[in-house]
Amino acid sequence: MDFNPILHVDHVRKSYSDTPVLKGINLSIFQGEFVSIVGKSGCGKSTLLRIIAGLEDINEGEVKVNGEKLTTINDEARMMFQDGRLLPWKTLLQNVGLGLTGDWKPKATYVLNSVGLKDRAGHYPSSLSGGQKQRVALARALVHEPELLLLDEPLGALDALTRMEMQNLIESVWKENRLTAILVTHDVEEAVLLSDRVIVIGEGEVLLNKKIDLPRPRSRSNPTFHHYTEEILEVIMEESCVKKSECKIV
Ligand SMILES: Nc1ncnc2c1ncn2[C@@H]1O[C@H](COP(=O)(O)OP(=O)(O)OP(=O)(O)O)[C@@H](O)[C@H]1O
Repeated sequence: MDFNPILHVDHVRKSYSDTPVLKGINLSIFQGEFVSIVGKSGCGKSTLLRIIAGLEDINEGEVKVNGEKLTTINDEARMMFQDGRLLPWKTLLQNVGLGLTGDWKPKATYVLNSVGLKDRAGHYPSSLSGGQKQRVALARALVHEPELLLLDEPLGALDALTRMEMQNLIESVWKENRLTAILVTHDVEEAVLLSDRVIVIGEGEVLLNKKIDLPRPRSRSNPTFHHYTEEILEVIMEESCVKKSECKIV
């Protein structure tokens, strides 16, 4: 990891109509980092990720990518969504190869193999399980060799075991490809398992920016792991409990 921020979010404010969602977010993300964004439902996590992807306008502040102000789609980034967003009329190979030009098939095949779907290239998305669909969605992001992988709750709809397999896969592709990754998740354990830093957002601001100082691969049964999840949950809970009438763990 070096010390040039690949991404700098500077005093970003965002409102929908007259309702403020982000009220001055400051964040630097460094090359090679894995950073998770957590917080209660509706706090603006996905909005922030879309802003980083260049898919959303902002009201104030700026986003810089490799020192350059972001004014349009972020070409350095690829996004993976919870629902995979595969095209049902295209084969898995064609889905992965979308947007590639020239002799795209060898590259798409290589990346599809790398996510464990070696013999499924000619199949259609309808024949896949939820976990397999997310493998294709991951391959579709990776094939473009992004500097920045943006993960918007990609494992939220998966069963617990498939989710653990996918967490391992995401960690290994992040490492092997030396990516910078930003993960939006509701799952604080998932955030601690995968991240170098966990950012808690609440009330439109960054409430906590926590470095996770644990060797990889991480074990959920490690007492320090538990300590981190407790500390992060406490910040999310406090914000919910103190400032809102209803207390909800996200
Ligand atoms: N396009 C939009 N138009 C109007 N309001 C929006 C729009 N997108 C998001 N919002 C509102 O902005 C707030 C933040 O939404 P966002 O999806 O970023 O939250 P989130 O933290 O990702 O939520 P969740 O964890 O439930 O997915 C919510 O109140 C939401 O209703």
